Amino acid sequence: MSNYKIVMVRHGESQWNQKNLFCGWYDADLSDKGKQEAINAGKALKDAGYKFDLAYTSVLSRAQNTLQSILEQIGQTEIPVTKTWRLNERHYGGLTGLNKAETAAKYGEEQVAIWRRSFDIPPPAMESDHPFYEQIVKDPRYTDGPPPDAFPKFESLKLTIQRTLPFWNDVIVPQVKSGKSILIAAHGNSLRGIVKHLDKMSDEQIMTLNLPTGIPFVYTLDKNLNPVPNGSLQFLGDPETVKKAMAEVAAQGKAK
Ligand SMILES: O=C(O)[C@H](O)COP(=O)(O)O
Repeated sequence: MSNYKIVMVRHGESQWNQKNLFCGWYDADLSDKGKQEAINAGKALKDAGYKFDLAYTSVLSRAQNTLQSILEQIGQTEIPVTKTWRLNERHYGGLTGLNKAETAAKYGEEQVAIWRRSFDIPPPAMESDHPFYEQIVKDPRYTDGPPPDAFPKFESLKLTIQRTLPFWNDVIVPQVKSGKSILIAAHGNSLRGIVKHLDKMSDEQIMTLNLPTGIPFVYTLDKNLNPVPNGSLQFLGDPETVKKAMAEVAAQGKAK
């Protein structure tokens, strides 16, 4: 029995990443830089010889457009793509649309770090008078879920994992185990949830993980879907570039 490989990638920089705004379930598209990151991700996967049988993404444009660019670069635009809200970015609640640096200046960098990276402390709720509440809650892309009575107003990473992991376990895992080559194009925090699960990271350890935009990473898993030695978070990019990009994500929460 050979090992399984699965490729994951956070979407390219979004227009709200570029403006340093909390984005969550707001449907921001890719910035020009993000579009190029997506193309570069596809080229890196092509150069590394990757081919996929199935792809999974969220219902948000930034992830879907990243996936589309990758599939175009590797010449696989015909493979089945499954789009699910369960791979969405974490819902940033009442922080949605706020500038991260300004929020850090107002509430303190520690509080913003808790909201962004803690395991079970959620951001404030998105109430019905929030500027983006109607646009998000009534978006037809959520017709298939989550159910209206369970539509999130905020998500901690724990709550994000609670809706992402069932999809991972029930839909993706059986395909991996059947030998399918899979690509997931999703978001910083839905992917942090999958990484936490695969690497059995503690609630403290996951606080330190910041995923860069647009750089694919590979997991090599054994028959029980545990990462093999050195099989976790293998980025398709030079280590210095990856390290710098991770630091830039972390720094978004610093007060200017
Ligand atoms: O939703 C957002 O704001 C970003 O895509 C992820 O934000 P974070 O890196 O602050 O969690």
